[in-house]
Amino acid sequence: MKRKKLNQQFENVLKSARRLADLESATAIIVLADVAFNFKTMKKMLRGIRLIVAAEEPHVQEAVKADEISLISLEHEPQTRGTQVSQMLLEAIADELLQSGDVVVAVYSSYEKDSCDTISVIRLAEQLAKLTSRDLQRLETQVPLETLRIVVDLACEIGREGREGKSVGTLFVVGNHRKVMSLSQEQVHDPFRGYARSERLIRSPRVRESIKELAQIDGAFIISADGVVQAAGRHLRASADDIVLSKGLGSRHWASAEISKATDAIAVAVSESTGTVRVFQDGKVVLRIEPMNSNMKWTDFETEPPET
Ligand SMILES: Nc1ncnc2c1ncn2[C@@H]1O[C@H](COP(=O)(O)OP(=O)(O)OP(=O)(O)O)[C@@H](O)[C@H]1O
Repeated sequence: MKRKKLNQQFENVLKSARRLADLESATAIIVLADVAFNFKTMKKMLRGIRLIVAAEEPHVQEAVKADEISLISLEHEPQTRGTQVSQMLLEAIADELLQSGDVVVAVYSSYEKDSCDTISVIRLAEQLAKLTSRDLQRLETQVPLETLRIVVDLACEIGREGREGKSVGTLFVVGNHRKVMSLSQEQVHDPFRGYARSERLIRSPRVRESIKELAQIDGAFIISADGVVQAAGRHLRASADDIVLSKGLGSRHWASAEISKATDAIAVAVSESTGTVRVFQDGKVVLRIEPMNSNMKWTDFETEPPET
């Protein structure tokens, strides 16, 4: 199998990562590889610490397996680097390659195509929830962070808990609600119709409880940027070109991608089959959250990370 040689810069980055891992008592170095490198050489360079490689491309995954290195297979879907990094950490925990109390050194590429140029020290316990929060903060959207957080929390709870022992999938479309309403139609009788604004505020725990109860109905919840349920049970009929989604995602996820491409809204889909929550913006998955056992603890980031 053809391999890309590690260039001098990459070797220097790996050596620095190795030193950093010692200083931080990290349990592993996790490399996000876009290219089939010689992973055996990489392992030799990092001797004394566990190497884990995360890869999205099937041929890179094959190379990692052939070199007998622990592999995290990432979903093949268009997503930001930040989303990929949080995804690889969550999957490493899910596969029991890492534990939530571990410190890891992550190596990935922010700028270079055939190399790695970025090192992060990540304390998993503190960072997992923050990564999610930060990713939400980074979405350049008119939708206030507070509204997004409430919807994402609610979506995660629905994905995790389901209803009466049954898994439940649902869809929220947040922001740009007039346009979203014009690109959708009533699919089932709207249970929120006729209620006063104060009875439709997602800030209210009672309203969130009703949403959980109603999540099983067909169609989408339409939420305005200020956090008011505008309608439920809407069938979205936006269409958009150039959407690429991973295999296995069906009509709910396509509808989410399309409405987020056709409008400035953010779509938040909960998969009925897996409980996974995906956040869509401009036709792409910008955040993916696997169902976890506990609630997320939101923490504000005071500094903005560099753009990826
Ligand atoms: N255009 C749409 N607008 C609103 N809701 C939709 C739309 N298309 C599908 N849905 C909702 O998605 C539900 C399930 O669709 P499907 O199983 O094809 O989705 P999926 O993407 O595979 O998601 P899941 O992982 O939850 O099965 C439908 O019952 C419906 O409630």
